[in-house]
Amino acid sequence: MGVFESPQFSKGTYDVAECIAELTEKNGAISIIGGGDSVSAVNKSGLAPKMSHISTGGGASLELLEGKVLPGVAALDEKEMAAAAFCGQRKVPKASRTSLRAKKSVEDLGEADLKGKTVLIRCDLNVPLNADLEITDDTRITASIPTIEYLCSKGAKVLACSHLGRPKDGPEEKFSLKPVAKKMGELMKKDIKCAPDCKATDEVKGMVSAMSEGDVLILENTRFYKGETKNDPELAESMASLADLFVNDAFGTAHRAHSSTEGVTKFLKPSVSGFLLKKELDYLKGAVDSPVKPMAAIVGGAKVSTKIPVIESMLEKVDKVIIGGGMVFTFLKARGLSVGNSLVEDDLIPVVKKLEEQAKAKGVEIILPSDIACGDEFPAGGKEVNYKVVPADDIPDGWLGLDNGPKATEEIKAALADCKTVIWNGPMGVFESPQFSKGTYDVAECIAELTEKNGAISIIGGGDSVSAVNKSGLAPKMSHISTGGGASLELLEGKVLPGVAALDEKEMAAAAFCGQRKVPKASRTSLRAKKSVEDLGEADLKGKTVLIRCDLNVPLNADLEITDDTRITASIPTIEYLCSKGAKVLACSHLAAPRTGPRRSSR
Ligand SMILES: Nc1ncnc2c1ncn2[C@@H]1O[C@H](COP(=O)(O)OP(=O)(O)OP(=O)(O)O)[C@@H](O)[C@H]1O
Ligand SMILES: O=C(O)[C@H](O)COP(=O)(O)O
Repeated sequence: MGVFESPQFSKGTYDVAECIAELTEKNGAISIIGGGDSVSAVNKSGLAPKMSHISTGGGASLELLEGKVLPGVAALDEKEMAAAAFCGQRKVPKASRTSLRAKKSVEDLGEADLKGKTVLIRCDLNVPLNADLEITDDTRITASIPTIEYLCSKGAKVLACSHLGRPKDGPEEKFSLKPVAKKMGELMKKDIKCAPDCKATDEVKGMVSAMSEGDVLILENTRFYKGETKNDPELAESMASLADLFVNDAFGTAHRAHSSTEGVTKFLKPSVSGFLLKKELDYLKGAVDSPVKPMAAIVGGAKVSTKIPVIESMLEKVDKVIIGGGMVFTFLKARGLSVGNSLVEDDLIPVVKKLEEQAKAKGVEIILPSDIACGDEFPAGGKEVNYKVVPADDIPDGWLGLDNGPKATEEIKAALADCKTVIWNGPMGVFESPQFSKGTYDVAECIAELTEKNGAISIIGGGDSVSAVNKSGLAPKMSHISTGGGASLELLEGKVLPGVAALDEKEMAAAAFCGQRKVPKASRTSLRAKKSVEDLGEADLKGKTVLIRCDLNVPLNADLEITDDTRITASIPTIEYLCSKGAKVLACSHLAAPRTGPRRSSR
């Protein structure tokens, strides 16, 4: 308020500081103090701890308040979507670079929070298995490893839990996570056991207490308890009692409010997101919130009752919906056609009829196959069956529709030709059988070509669809391979994913060194996806010379003594991080505003 450095003219400043501190403390006001000298005055008055936030920026905070884009931030690199590292993603849709929910993430937890702690991590380890219980696609396991490895490296004991399939009546060997534990052990080069239960039985408690720092244990299928899908709090409490904190990394199951995704967050603090969950959201939110049009959704597979209701809200976003796989026959039956013994959900026929009317009204094309490859029985375990291709309105009694026919595939290719965004969930047929895999592989090839040649954004989600794309060798050509099938579709619908909503909000990072006390609401929900120093590890930094621009413009008195070192203190964490990773650090800054080159008072 005045030349506060002089005791004669400091009263106005200190009185205002006192008033603001009181407002903050007594009225719950949010107070933000910015600027070298203002901060210095507040520090000197001893009132800093009472303020909500002591910012190292004066003009910068004012320009933010003006709503300006700060050029020093705008010029930084955009964050790459780290899912790319393990998911073969190539292109990043523009909007995904700028929006990100400010959920607390595992990277906000360091060794001090994790060492010696038991961490319950929900992964989506729901991988496809063949009849011999061999894993046919390990994408979801591989994608879960970075977070688990991070936790281990910080000295945590990691309890990974997941569902596998949809067991109906308790434990069944074919739904056991034992093959997953074995596979994860091989991939992580660790001895990873599968506990016999996910609940805190005496045996499981014994296994957990025998764990050492850096160990990983997989809990048995959470869906062996019916309570899991009902979000039973007792089951959640039992699982939570095994651990000190919770990490949700199961993007593929984030659309389910189950005991192991949502319920446990009520019993474990903190509950944070893992790398995979965060990175999938980074990518997909952008792609679906502001899609490059025309946009098509291809919905296939066998989870008819899960996926048909999702299509309704999708009509708002997409221009075309291509129906494939086991979804087709409920649509055909709703059109009054006979479908033989094909997979049908009769309950959903009225839903489908309404959907077709809504699509017509909105001008969204719903594309169904015009010919179908049928078998006289289900080709279980790859068994060869009698085969014929028939028009969609001529499926013989006793036969089952198991794949698209060649005409249907050509029609799909024509429909996709002008699309700039394609989201695919669920195979076009029973692709596990070589007799009924052509429809799926042909569509995969068409999408890969659209991506490569037309620059379309292609997002492939779902355990089996990803498995098909991996098998075809086309994964590297797709824009994004997601570990979520239903979860990606629900994001496309615009739904809030309950597994994400339940996680803790992020505190503002400046708090760590700036004495911040309260977080204004809005700051909890928006965050720019700029690349940050924490995205750089030892591999990027060791031996490198790093130029770091700090704001070391501190107030000095006439003897050139620093009268407030807030900006220096606040710069140290990043410099220390760089040093700890083996970098040589060149820090630069301005100091005051020298007009005529170097002078002694403006070093
Ligand atoms: N016409 C059909 N009749 C019966 N099953 C089919 C048919 N077409 C495809 N399927 C089966 O659908 C299964 C995959 O369906 P699902 O809905 O689980 O897809 P997904 O890609 O795994 O997605 P998500 O991850 O969301 O489950 C495959 O095992 C495949 O054999
Ligand atoms: O495969 C998936 O999409 C996820 O693992 C969720 O499985 P669910 O549809 O059985 O809940």
